[in-house]
Amino acid sequence: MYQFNATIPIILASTSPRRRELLDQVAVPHTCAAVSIDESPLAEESAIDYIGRMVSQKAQAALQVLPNAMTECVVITADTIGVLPDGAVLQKPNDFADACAMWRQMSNASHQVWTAVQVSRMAQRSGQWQMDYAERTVVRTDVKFIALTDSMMAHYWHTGEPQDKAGGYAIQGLGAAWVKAIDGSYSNVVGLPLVETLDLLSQVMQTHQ
Ligand SMILES: Cc1cn([C@H]2C[C@H](O)[C@@H](COP(=O)(O)OP(=O)(O)OP(=O)(O)O)O2)c(=O)[nH]c1=O
Repeated sequence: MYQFNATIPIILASTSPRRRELLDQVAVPHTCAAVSIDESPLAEESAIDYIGRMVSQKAQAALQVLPNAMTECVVITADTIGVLPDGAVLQKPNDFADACAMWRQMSNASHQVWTAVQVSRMAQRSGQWQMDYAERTVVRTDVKFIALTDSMMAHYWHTGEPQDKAGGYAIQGLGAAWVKAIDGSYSNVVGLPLVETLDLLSQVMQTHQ
């Protein structure tokens, strides 16, 4: 088990209840701050460039919402995407047709789920929050789906679960019925790879002590 320096607050800059629950599961004390950024990919942007840019921009956005009452803290940001064998990125589906287009490519096949995590050391000087130091990683998990039928897709969409999930499914929810196998980190698929996040927290907390 890691032991964290309790004098430095940990802030999860995320609106995802899954990420909060995962940190709670391994007893990392933290508070949450909501950040909002434009998650549209740039033209010709690769999956790795996109996901790195997302966690970096979420950390920059967090600088604007950190509380004045503290002088230093550690901020966790994360972003999860699905990636098809041809490199195509699967985000949250826009609508049912978009979800079906993704699911047809995932049916009876394997895709990957990538989560990027950035842990940033922030300090407030002269009333301004600044990033002093950051470490980042990207974790990949292989996920194999069963063959999906049109009626399975229609039924799942109407449960409301796929709408806010990358790739349009939740392995921790009803979507588990579609997952034949995974190879790699389970928590990474849910939205925060715990082993790697604990490792980054440990590194960033030890630096600059
Ligand atoms: C593949 C998969 C994704 N997801 C979720 C994790 C993420 O919350 C979401 C991907 O969207 P993200 O943009 O990574 O995260 P978010 O918008 O939910 O939260 P924030 O940006 O504020 O941190 O998909 C699951 O919950 N289960 C799964 O099996």
